[in-house]
Amino acid sequence: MMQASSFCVSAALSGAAARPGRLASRGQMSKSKRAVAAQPLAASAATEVVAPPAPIVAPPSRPVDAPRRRGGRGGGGGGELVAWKSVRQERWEGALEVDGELPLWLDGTYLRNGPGLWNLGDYGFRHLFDGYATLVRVSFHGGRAVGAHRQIESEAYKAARAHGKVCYREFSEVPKTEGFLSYVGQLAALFSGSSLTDNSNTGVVMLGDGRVLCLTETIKGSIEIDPDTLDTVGKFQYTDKLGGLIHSAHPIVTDTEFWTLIPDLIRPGYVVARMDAGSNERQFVGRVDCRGGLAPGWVHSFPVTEHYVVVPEMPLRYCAKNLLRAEPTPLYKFEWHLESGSYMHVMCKASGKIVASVEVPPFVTFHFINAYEETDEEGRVTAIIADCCEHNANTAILDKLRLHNLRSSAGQDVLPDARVGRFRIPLDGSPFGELETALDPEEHGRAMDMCSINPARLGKEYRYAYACGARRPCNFPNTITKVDLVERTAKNWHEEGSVPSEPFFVPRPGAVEEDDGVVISMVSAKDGSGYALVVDGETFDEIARVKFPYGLPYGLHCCWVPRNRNSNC
Ligand SMILES: CC1=C(/C=C/C(C)=C/C=C/C(C)=C/C=C/C=C(C)/C=C/C=O)C(C)(C)CCC1
Ligand SMILES: [Fe+2]
Repeated sequence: MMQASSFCVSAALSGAAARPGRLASRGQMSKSKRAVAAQPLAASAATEVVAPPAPIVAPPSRPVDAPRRRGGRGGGGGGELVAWKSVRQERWEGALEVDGELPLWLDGTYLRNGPGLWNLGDYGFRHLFDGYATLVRVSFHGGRAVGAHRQIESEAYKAARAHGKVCYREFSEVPKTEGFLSYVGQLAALFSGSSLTDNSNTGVVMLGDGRVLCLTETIKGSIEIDPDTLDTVGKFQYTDKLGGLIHSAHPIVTDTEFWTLIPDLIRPGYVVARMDAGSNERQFVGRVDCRGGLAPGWVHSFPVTEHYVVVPEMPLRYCAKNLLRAEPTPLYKFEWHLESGSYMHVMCKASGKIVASVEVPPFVTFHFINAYEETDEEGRVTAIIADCCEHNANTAILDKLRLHNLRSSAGQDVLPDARVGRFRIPLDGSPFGELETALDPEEHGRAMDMCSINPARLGKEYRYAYACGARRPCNFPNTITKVDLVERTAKNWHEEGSVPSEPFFVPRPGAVEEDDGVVISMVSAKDGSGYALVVDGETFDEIARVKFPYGLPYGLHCCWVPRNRNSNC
């Protein structure tokens, strides 16, 4: 059982009122509007502005340290890794100590989403993906940084807090009361969507109109948040009639549009839809019918090129039976159907027509990195190149991400291998596509996931990808890596015992070179501290650490919100 001894966690548990804490000596509040400028910095390690009802989180087994100025190289050190522990912050904001020099052009908010809360009272969740959505932000301005941390107020989270139990179907958790419902009742609740979670713990994106959305696999789990206060603004209502219960957790978002995939579980296939910036109405673009299996393959993400949408169909397929089960199966809501084949489909963005549908070698991927069009000397598009973090057609990673495994197998080399998988999808009517390894996986320690690129290269030929890799032995990706897809090499950052999350590339305004910018990753350090790491996008040298006064739980995906995000609306 975990123990609360720090203000950080104990205040959150007891609902203590806000009280001022120590300010980091070198940190100062930014003057930007998103730094909650008017408020004096109530910068305690855990300022619970809104007192919570009955605590739902078991305190960590070892204290998460109270603020410290010199606790190791990150803030709040002196304990043990916090990555896989619940750190509940209903509302925290404070100035952060900066070690190193932040570029003055870095002016905006780095925002990370993820499942940072895995306990309800004494009950501990099983899987990394089950945790309640947790936002952490660092706002940069004038070489200084302010941090904030907050839970997303989804219906699932509010109900769990009110009732002290899981009330909606999460990734591996199912409400216990459902056992009392008849099979037909459960089926109805599932297919009406009423029993599905809206716990938007996966992605976070800024739409072209400046609104910021948190996302997960359920459509109802699209939640708008305020990147300044981290307030939950409310459910993002799609005003169209496209329906569907689940979608790709990673839409493709640009300044002008939003592309999404909606799997059809009844008539196996995918609907491709787009939405204009400023609108809530998705428009049907086209449909892909699955070529194999009784259900569509899982589409956690998908890539686009300038003119095409690429729809992957992998043999890890949704399974209606598993969606209904009370206890998790080895592959959770999915099943592996090697015999059903693996396919890549290409749809023209303008017409919605399928221009290629090829069979490819088996693959397992959650995250596509990018895609682009290959052209011949006359400029005709001959093929689509699509890159992804590919798990060697092995689903074992899903099991490795059980919290028990993450907490118990540190130091053992149990992380399954992954690589940059490069698909070549010919557009000449050939029935087969290729899947190759883009660079020697040893370059990045045979791990590869949680990727980002320079957003200016989206859908275009590109050279660099940033991702989490590994320094073996390890049970989870423990490096950040910069992959050069032309030289087929990688540069790696690593600190023993630390868990970095998705490295996110922020381009320097006015940059010409693809890697001119910085890469930001949140690190949960071995000594229990937490910090945002800022590295140079080109050299991959560390520039600065921005230290939180307490340890941070692991998080998944992030986005960048420039300071003037609403200026052109
Ligand atoms: C799939 C259904 C559901 C929920 C699914 C959820 C919440 C999926 C989340 C998936 C994530 C976060 C995948 C991330 C992968 C990261 C990897 C492989 C990292 C590796 C190492 O770095 C329900 C909503 C429960 C029900 C409908 C179906
Ligand atoms: Fe993801």
